[in-house]
Amino acid sequence: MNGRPETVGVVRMRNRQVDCTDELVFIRDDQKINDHFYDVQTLETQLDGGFLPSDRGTTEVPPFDSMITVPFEEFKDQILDNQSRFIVSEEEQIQENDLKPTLTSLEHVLANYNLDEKFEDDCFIPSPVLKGTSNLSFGPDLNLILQKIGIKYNNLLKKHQAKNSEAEIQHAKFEILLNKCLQECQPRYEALEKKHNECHHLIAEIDMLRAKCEALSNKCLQECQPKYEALKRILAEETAERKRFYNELIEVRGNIRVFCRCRPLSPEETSKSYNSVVEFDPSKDTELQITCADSSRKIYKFDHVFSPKDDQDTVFTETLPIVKSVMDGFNACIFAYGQTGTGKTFTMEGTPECRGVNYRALEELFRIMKERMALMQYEFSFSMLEVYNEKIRDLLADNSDLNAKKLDIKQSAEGTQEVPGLAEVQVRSIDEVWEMHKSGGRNRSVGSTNANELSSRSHSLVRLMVKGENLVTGERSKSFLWLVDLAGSERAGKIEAEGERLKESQFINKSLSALGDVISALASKNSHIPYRNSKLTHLLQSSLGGDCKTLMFAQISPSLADLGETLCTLNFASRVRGVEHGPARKQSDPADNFKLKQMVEKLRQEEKEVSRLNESLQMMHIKYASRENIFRTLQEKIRESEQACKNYQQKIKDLENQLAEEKKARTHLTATNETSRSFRPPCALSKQRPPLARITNRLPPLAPPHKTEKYSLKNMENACSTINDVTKSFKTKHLGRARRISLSPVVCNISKNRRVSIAATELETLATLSEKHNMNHSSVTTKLSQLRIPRRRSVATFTPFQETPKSKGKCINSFKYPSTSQLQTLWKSRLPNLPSPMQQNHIQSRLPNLPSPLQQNQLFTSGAVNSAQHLNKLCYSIQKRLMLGSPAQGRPSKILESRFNEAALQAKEIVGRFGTAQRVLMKNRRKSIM
Ligand SMILES: Nc1ncnc2c1ncn2[C@@H]1O[C@H](COP(=O)(O)OP(=O)(O)OP(=O)(O)O)[C@@H](O)[C@H]1O
Repeated sequence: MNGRPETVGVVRMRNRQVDCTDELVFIRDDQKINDHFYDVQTLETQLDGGFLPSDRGTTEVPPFDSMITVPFEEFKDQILDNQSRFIVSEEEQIQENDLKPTLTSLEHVLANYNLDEKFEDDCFIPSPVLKGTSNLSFGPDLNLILQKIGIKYNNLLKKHQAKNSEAEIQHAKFEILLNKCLQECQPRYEALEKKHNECHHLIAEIDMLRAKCEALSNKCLQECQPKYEALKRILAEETAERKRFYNELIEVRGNIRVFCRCRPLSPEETSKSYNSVVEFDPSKDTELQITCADSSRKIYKFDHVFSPKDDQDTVFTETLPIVKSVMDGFNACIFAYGQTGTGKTFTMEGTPECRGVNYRALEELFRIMKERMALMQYEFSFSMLEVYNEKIRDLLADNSDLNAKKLDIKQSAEGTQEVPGLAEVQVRSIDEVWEMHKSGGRNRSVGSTNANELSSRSHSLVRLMVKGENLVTGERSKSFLWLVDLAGSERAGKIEAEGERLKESQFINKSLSALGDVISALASKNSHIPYRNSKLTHLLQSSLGGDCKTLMFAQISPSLADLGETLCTLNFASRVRGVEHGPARKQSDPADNFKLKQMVEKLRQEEKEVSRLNESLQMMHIKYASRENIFRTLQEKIRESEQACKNYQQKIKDLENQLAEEKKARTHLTATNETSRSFRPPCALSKQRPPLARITNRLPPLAPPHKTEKYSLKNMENACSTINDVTKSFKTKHLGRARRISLSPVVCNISKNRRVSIAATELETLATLSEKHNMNHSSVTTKLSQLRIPRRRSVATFTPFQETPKSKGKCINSFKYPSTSQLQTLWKSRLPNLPSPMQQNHIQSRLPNLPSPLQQNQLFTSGAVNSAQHLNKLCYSIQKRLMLGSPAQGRPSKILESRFNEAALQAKEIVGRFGTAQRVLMKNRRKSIM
C-alpha cells in the first residue's frame, strides 16, 4: 500500500478522476503550488473550520504538506469542481516518508490545538481521522501520535465524563436546592397568590366603583347641566344688567369727564419760595380755588379734583369705571393735558414705585379678563405711537429705518380712524404689555427744557384693542382704549426754546390749539368740528366727539410762577367739561355688524312677506264672510224646506186619518149593501185582485170635491211632466177596446203598447170618452174646465221617476227606488241656481240615504215585500184620497154626477168599487177606467 491508509480509503486524483471509497479525501499536489494553495484556501474557507490549522493557507506552506483531509461526501461537489487543480500522477504513491512531514504537522496541530478548550466550548467530537485510529496502520510515529491522541482523547473523555458526573451532581444539588427553595417559597407564593387574588377583587371593586362614579357623575351632569345652563344664563343676564347700570352711571356722570390734578411744589419751587396759588377744600373734592395775582379768587369745578396729597391709587380709583367700560365694549380715551412739567407723564405712566394710569389700567383689564374667563373670551392687541412735529411715528417699530413707510390716518368703513401699517402686537399678560410699553417709551421723543429736564416733546398715544366674545350668547365686541400723554403746552419764551426745541414747541402748541378749537366747536355745538386741523385731533376724533367715554386730566402746577398757564389749563378744562357728549355707544365687531345688517335685511323681507300674508288673510276673511252669508242663506232655505216637508208629513197624517174614517164609513155602507159587501177591489197587486165576476156594479157614494186647493202645481213640479205626459198620451192615443185597469198607487210607466195601469183622473177619463164618443172639443173643454186640477196634481205626487229601459214592463215588485243621481238631478232642477259646489255638497248631504240596488232587491224579495205592499197600500190610499176626497164629507161631486148623467157614461156599467174608486165596464166593450 506504500504507506497509504487503505482502510480509511484514499481518494486519489488520477487522471482527473475521483476515486472515492470513504469519506476521507487525501489530496496531494506537489506540482502546482499556487493552484494548490489557492484550492486549499478555497477549501479551507468552504470547510469552515475543518482540520486544517489556522496557519495553513499561507504561501509558506511547502508543497508536500499540502495534504488535506475532507469528508468527501460533504464536499464532493467542491472537490469535483476543483479536481482539475489537483493534478496527481497515476504512478505516484504516498510514501511513508512523505507522510512524515504530515505527521509532524498533525502533531503540531494536536499540540497547538487546545482540545480542552474545544471540548468545553464546542463539545468536541473526535474527527473521522481519529475515529479509525485503532485500525489505522500508520508508521510508528504516526501510531505513536495516534496513541497519544487516543490517550489524550481518553483523558479528555474521562474528564468529560467526570465533568458530566460533576454536572449531574451539580444538577442534583441544584434540584435539591430548587426543591428547598420551592418548599420555602411555596407559602410565600401562595400568600402572594392570595394577595394577588385580593388585588384582583379590589381591582374589580375599584372598576365597579369607578363605573358607579361615572354613572353618578353622568347623572349629576345631566341633572346639573340644565341648572348650570340656567345659572349661566342668569349670570349673563346679570352681567348685561350690571353693564347697563354701570354705563348708565357713567352716562349720568357724563361721557366727558374732567379731573383736575395739581402736583406738589417741586423742591426747586420751594427753594425759590414760590407760594401755592391753588387751594383745596377737603370737603369738596370737585372744587378748587385759584388765588390770582390781584388776590381775586377763582373757583373751578370739575368732576374730581386731586390735590398734591392724592396719590396714584386715589387717582386710579376714580379712573377705574371708564377703564372697566372698555371690557364691556365701549371705547374709552384717557388723556392728560397741561403745562410742561405739571405731571402729565407722572399721572399717565408714573414711576416704577408709583405706577400711573397706564399700567394700572392695563393691569385691571387683564384682571377682568381672568375674572370673566368662564363667560367671556378676550383678545388684546397693543399699539403705541407718537405724534411728533405733526408726524405719526410707530413706537413699536424700528424707527432707525429711514425708508420706513410714512404713517397716516385713514377712516375705516366703520367710521373710526385707523393708522394703516401701525404695529399691533397681541399681548397676553401685563408683563408682556408693560415690556412693550417700556420699549415704546424708550423710542419716544423727549428732550430737556428749562421747565422739565425730561420733557415730552411729542404726544404719546397708547392704544389697546380689546376683542371680546361672550361664550354664552356668542356676542362679540371690539373696543379701544386710548391712553394719551400729551406734550406740554408751553411758552416758547418762558422755556427759552430755540432751534429744534422751538420748532417742537410750535408744533406742540399748534396741535394743542387745534385740540382747543375742537373742544370749543364741540362745546358750542358747531356743525363743523375741525378734527383734521392736526394729527392729534384727527386721531382722537372718535374719542372726543364720537361714541366714546372720555376722561381728561387737567394737570396744573400750584406755583405762583405758573399761574398764567394754570389759568389757561383750567379754562380749557372747563370748556372741555362743558362739551355735551352724547351717550356712548357699545361697539360691536364689524363682522357682527355685517351679520346684523343681513338680519335687518332679512327682517325687512319677512315683514314684507307678513304684510302680504296679512292682506291675503284679510281677503280670505272677506271671502269667508261672504261665503258664510251664502251658507246661512242656504241653511235658511233648507230649514224652510224642512218645515215644508214637515207640513207635508202632517198633511199626510191628516189624510191617513181621514182615510181611516172613510174606511169606517165604507164598512157602514157595505153593511147595507149585500153585493158590495162581497166586493173587494184590488189593493195593489193584480194577483191579489178578486175575480171579475165578484165585482159588483155598485157605485160607492162619491166623495165631495177636495179642499186641498193649496197643493198647487207650482209646489208639485215633481209630477208635472208625468201628468202632462200621461194626459197627452191619453189625448193623443186611441185607447182601443176597454181593458182591465189595475189600481196601483205607483204608476210605473204608462206604456203605449202594454197594459196601462194608471191612477185615472177625470181628465183622462173625459179625454178618453171624448175620443171614444166623438165628443166635440168644446164640450170636452167645458168638462175639463170644471175639473179640479189640484187633485190630479196630488195624484201626480206619487208618480214614480222615469222608468229605466231595464225596468220597463216589470211588475210592482220590481219597483226600484230612484237612484241618488236621479234625486240629485231632481234637486238640481228644483234649485237651478245653486251658488257654488259647496252649497250643492251641503244639499247633497241632506239627501236621503237611499238603499243600494242590492239592498233594494233584498227589500223586495224578502220579508220586506210586505212592507212594500203596505207602503203601496198607503200610497194608494193617499192617492185615492187626494183624487176623490173624503167620503166622510158625504157630498157627492156634482161634476161626477153630471158626468154620470151623460149618455156616454150611461153606456157603461159599474162593475165594482172600492171606497170611492170605481170599476166600470162598458156595456158593449169591457174597459176599466177610474
Ligand atoms: N403728583 C405728583 N407727585 C409727585 N411728583 C410729581 C407729581 N406730578 C409730577 N411730579 C413730578 O414732576 C416732575 C415733572 O413731571 P412730568 O414729567 O410728569 O411732567 P410732564 O407734564 O409730563 O412734563 P412734559 O410735558 O414736559 O413731559 C416729575 O419729576 C414728576 O416726578
